Amino acid sequence: MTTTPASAPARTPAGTSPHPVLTIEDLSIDYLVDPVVHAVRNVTLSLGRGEVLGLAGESGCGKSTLAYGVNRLLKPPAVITSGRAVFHSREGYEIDLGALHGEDLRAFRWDRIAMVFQGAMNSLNPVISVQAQLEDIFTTHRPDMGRAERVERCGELLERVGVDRSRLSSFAHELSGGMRQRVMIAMAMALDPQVMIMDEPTTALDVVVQREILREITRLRSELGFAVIFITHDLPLLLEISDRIAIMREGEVVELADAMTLYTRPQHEYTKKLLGSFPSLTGARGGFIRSGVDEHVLVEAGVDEEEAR
Ligand SMILES: Nc1ncnc2c1ncn2[C@@H]1O[C@H](COP(=O)(O)OP(=O)(O)OP(=O)(O)O)[C@@H](O)[C@H]1O
Repeated sequence: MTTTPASAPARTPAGTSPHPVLTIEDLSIDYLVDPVVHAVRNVTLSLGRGEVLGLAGESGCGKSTLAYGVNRLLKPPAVITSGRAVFHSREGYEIDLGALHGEDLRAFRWDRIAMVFQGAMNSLNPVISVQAQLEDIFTTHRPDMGRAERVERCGELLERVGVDRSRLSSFAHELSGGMRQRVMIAMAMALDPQVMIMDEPTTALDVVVQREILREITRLRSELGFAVIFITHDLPLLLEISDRIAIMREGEVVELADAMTLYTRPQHEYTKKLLGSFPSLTGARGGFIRSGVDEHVLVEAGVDEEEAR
């Protein structure tokens, strides 16, 4: 895997974005079991418009709970014990996600913030064609759209994610895992959301397919301008695709920095440990240096190449 850290589009203090599309303020989430699990603890971060924010940390550190909390998808015994998430619209108004209910919340989820889950490819309905599932989104959320336009949009969506539109008539079992995941991404993009939350969207796929899909996501992000919160325990992958990376540990964000800074100048012991757990990043003459960053980049970042190795 080639690993080249993305460069952050704007240089601002690590926790903030000049033009946020989403801000998370002091968010805490508990699971009310015995003993209580403090899954997310006082998390504050913002997602810039069009930014890819990586969220990394070992299994159980609270990444999914945070994502579910932001998108109001938590179920008991989970409770939000403090804080809030605020969406900033293109038009300049703010929506407190905690204040949305019922139909407003459902509409918001597809329209503004879409989510692609871990293993989402298995959540396609097996007895309905891809076209029917895509059309369903438009029928529900864009009731004024005529049938011809709906069908055209479905074809466009598939092509956008690199699937031939002839696949519209396919059923889930007729598609490869990679194709199914692409269809799920197409569904998430259907209503042109401004934020995509992707929770391990490619983990179940083989490395080659994973890379293709990631390339597709970054291309689409540049084309369409949505922001992405990308969740994974795969730090090398995040270094490659993210503008900034937040490191979570035991429910807290312990470090948040742009990708290059996080790689070259990790501050927190846990980040260093995490970086150290990927031999391709830190091993002798690691793949990272070989394949991605040339010396100039390291020099610009103020890093001794030997030190980086
Ligand atoms: N329904 C639940 N009831 C009780 N505890 C839960 C529940 N769901 C998650 N937890 C706990 O909350 C903590 C955070 O879990 P979460 O799934 O958010 O972590 P994660 O970082 O996304 O992990 P993974 O990478 O394995 O998906 C863990 O300690 C987990 O055991």
